Amino acid sequence: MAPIRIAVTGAAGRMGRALLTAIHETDGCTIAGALERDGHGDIGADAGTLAGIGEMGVPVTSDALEVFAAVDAVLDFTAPDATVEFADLAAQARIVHVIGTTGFAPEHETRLEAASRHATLVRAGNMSLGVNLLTALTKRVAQALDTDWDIEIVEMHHRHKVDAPSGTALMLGEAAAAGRGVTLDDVSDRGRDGQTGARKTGDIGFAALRGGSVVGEHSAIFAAEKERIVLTHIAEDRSIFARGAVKAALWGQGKGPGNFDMLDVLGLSDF
Ligand SMILES: NC(=O)C1=CN([C@@H]2O[C@H](COP(=O)(O)OP(=O)(O)OC[C@H]3O[C@@H](n4cnc5c(N)ncnc54)[C@H](OP(=O)(O)O)[C@@H]3O)[C@@H](O)[C@H]2O)C=CC1
Ligand SMILES: O=C(O)C1=N[C@H](C(=O)O)C[C@H](O)C1
Repeated sequence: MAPIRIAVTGAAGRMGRALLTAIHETDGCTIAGALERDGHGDIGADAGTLAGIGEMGVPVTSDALEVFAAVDAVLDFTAPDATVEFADLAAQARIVHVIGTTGFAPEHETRLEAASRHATLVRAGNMSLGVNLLTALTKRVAQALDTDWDIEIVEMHHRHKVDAPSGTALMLGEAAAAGRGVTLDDVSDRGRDGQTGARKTGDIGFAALRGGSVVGEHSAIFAAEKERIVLTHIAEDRSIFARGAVKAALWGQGKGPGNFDMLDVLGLSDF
């Protein structure tokens, strides 16, 4: 069978390079395109050389239209404004668009929903197996406990991260809210500062730490009188996200248009 042709957007970024490596290391797929925006210093560079895996004969280009027309799937870990444009191209080309980008606003969500009528979108704020299992566990624990247990989501990332709370923290918050049978927007408490007043029963709190080179650490904390449950995931290397994204690209082949997530890919939807 011919290998699945996969392109990477933001190819020179932290995740872009990890994604190129993961495609190269996975049987049944091949690096078929690498994108950066016009004027980027790495346009014309070889994608394999950029990722440190040896020359692949695939130059980095800014011609997204041409790349999307020539591949079966695109792995996209860039920024919300870029991702919605890429989703439109994926819809035109009717291909699989694996979206790892985080920090979307409601207007981005509307654009992605529209694109999913023609593209196969697989989206998750975290593509690692460990975090997706953690979200399933968080939902189950929240389901089992009442509001005597306060829920807090704490995350830490490297100093370059531009959005907060992280996409993963929001996934965990959504899972906890779903477990409790409430809507996250109604109970979410972000960014406490100053005279906040006492914690409201039933709230789900978020705290974001930034510093150094931390790849990603997340805890869902359930705190009651005199006891606490802490569910934690520690990402040690970006390859865990990249491997999940490649798995999603392969899983999405032949699925048809729609909105999917990593729980679908990993078969954890009913866990
Ligand atoms: N879901 C998951 O499992 C994970 C998600 N992420 C998410 O992935 C995203 C990227 O993270 P990371 O790799 O660390 O970030 P980087 O800044 O290292 O890389 C982002 C890349 O995207 C490019 N880019 C940004 N904006 C645009 C645009 N408008 N058009 C074209 N290219 C653009 C950047 O180019 P330029 O330098 O020119 O801006 C850069 O090459 C973040 O949203 C992050 O939260 C990260 C890890 C795991
Ligand atoms: O920006 C990052 O680095 C990461 N972003 C994702 C998020 O927002 O949760 C996933 C991972 O934690 C790394």
